[in-house]
Amino acid sequence: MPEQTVRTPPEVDRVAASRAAVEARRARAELKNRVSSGAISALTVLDDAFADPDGVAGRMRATDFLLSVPAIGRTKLTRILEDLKISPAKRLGGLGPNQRTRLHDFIADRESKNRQHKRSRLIVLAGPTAVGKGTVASYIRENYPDVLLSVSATTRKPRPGEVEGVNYFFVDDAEFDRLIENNELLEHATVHNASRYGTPRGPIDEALARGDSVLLEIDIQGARQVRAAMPEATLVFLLPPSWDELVRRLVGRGTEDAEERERRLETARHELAAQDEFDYRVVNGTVADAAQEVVDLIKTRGARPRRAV
Ligand SMILES: Nc1ncnc2c1ncn2[C@@H]1O[C@H](COP(=O)(O)OP(=O)(O)OP(=O)(O)O)[C@@H](O)[C@H]1O
Ligand SMILES: Nc1nc2c(ncn2[C@@H]2O[C@H](COP(=O)(O)O)[C@@H](O)[C@H]2O)c(=O)[nH]1
Repeated sequence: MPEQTVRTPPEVDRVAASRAAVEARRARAELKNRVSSGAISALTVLDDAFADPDGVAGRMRATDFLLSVPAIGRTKLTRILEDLKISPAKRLGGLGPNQRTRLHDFIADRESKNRQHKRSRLIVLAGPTAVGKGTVASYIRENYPDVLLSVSATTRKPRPGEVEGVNYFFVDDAEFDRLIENNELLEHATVHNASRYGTPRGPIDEALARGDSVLLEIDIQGARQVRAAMPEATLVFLLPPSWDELVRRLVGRGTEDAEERERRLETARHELAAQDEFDYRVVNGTVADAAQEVVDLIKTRGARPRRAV
């Protein structure tokens, strides 16, 4: 029989206490990770800490808490603690009433500013058929990896070279219906009277919560729905250098027969008439320049709307 370790009562207490301390440290570390990844709001942690000073949040040190808040590093930390008149070693649950109020107001103000900032990071790129939306969006995906390109669901069949989960999520009609019923699409539309397309809501919400920029390359019906659902989104209309060039691109792409091209050009006339609904217009002269302009709009949001050509 294996030899058993016999522990005396005080030793049992010590082992249990040490296990509890390890577990509490692990729980605090996990909580810090959840704050820094944006999975939980710092304000929620603070409220928990004040409600239960001996709980996981309450036992967290003010220093560790503040360092887990995105964009607070060691340099800012010292100044913030001084301003809030909180000693670095203090635990959140042990803060006095004035310290609690100051810390709460500081975090609430910061989260409110972050929300305003994040909300503006959703950019919708729309425009008439063959103007080059897909080409510009692909260029951004390849050259600006910090901009997340939303991957739509569609009922159309994959074209040669298209990859599931990269170009689209290819689904059948039943699955598309299920996505709509479960409210999993931010917007959806039947495009060119043919297939259905929709923007999955989950990845967008997650990206915006992380503070990432998201680009949607969708049709004009979809852009209108996004505007209604998220008025803070920035809408960009991609224009061709001229009507003749648009026709050249459509014909040159060679993916539609003459009848379908006529139908799309008819739609394109109506779509061009909708450009005033958009916040910005970008002319797709060269792909690299148009992509740069769109990315600049994502990053600065300050450029003045351009007039159509
Ligand atoms: N700046 C550009 N200069 C010249 N050709 C371009 C430019 N941008 C895109 N093109 C070409 O125009 C054609 C249409 O581009 P693309 O398929 O990206 O258009 P789209 O707006 O996504 O069209 P749709 O809405 O019909 O899917 C393609 O052959 C593409 O290579
Ligand atoms: N409303 C939406 N439109 C979308 C979405 N994804 C793509 N599109 C638009 O569909 C057409 C055709 O695309 P194609 O890849 O089949 O040529 C194009 O205008 C796209 O902008 C979406 O999620 N919602």
